Amino acid sequence: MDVRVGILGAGGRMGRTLVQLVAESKDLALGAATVEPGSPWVGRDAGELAGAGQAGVAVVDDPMAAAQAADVLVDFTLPAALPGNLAAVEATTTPIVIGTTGLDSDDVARLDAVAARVPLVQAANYSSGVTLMRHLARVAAGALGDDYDIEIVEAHHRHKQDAPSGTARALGESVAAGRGVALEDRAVYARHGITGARPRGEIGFQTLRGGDIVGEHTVLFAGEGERLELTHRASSRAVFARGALRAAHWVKDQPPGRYDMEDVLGLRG
Ligand SMILES: NC(=O)C1=CN([C@@H]2O[C@H](COP(=O)(O)OP(=O)(O)OC[C@H]3O[C@@H](n4cnc5c(N)ncnc54)[C@H](O)[C@@H]3O)[C@@H](O)[C@H]2O)C=CC1
Ligand SMILES: O=C(O)C1=N[C@H](C(=O)O)C[C@H](O)C1
Repeated sequence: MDVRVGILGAGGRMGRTLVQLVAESKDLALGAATVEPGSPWVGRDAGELAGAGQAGVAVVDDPMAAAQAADVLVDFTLPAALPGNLAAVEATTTPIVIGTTGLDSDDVARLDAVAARVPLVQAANYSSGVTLMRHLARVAAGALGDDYDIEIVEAHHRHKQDAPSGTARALGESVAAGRGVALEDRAVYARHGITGARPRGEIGFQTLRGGDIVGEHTVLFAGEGERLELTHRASSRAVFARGALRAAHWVKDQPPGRYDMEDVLGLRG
């Protein structure tokens, strides 16, 4: 029997891509689709919203209704929608995959609390390439040490709401872990004017925004006489959507807990 997937944020760039991929899938079926409250799409067909033909599922604006109609939820909305989405899965214990970025410390505390009752995957980037890149960046940071200056450079489309990207922040966590330091003690998010020489140990972030760039990330290790760069370039949102649907398949069979894409791909350990 097909796994019924509920897409939260079905009207967005990622949401529409997810609805299209579910429509093409052999073992997934669309169980539910939500849009923001007040959207003119409420009550209309979710497949039509995504340009994927008729899905036979009416769009709703209530995450609780979606959680009741699905075996697993996939959330690509905006941070303001997270508390309502988490309240719904806490009440129903429906497993959930969360892709929304720009989360703050209160949101992270909410994820941890809900994961005590609900199987939950959260990742800033569902591509296999970035999941592996995080691992490589952690190893490189540990091996190269403080003699190499780390800068994380990311580029995204002009519509993106959060900066730096969730992936850049996650890569920052990876290199900080590799060095055995706390990211919040080393991160520098902007430079302007007479900054002085670069202090040893900084982890710098550079953000570019423009056009239709899907998502690009580089971790730069700059030493004396050489530099190493790890780069990932996404050319299609389908790579994130396929990863999120793989996570959805995986998490529906897991016990309650907080997981990330390394768990889904079996890279842990
Ligand atoms: N983890 C990953 O692999 C990836 C994460 N993202 C993140 O996913 C999020 C969405 O990205 P996009 O689709 O590009 O943005 P978008 O702005 O196109 O889509 C977000 C959608 O959520 C809707 N929304 C807002 N509040 C809602 C609510 N209460 N209920 C239902 N829908 C609601 C908005 O109306 C909008 O249609 C962003 O935070 C982005 O950074 C994006 C791509 C990959
Ligand atoms: O908003 C986006 O588009 C993306 N957001 C994610 C992030 O913030 O890292 C992942 C991807 O790069 C696309």
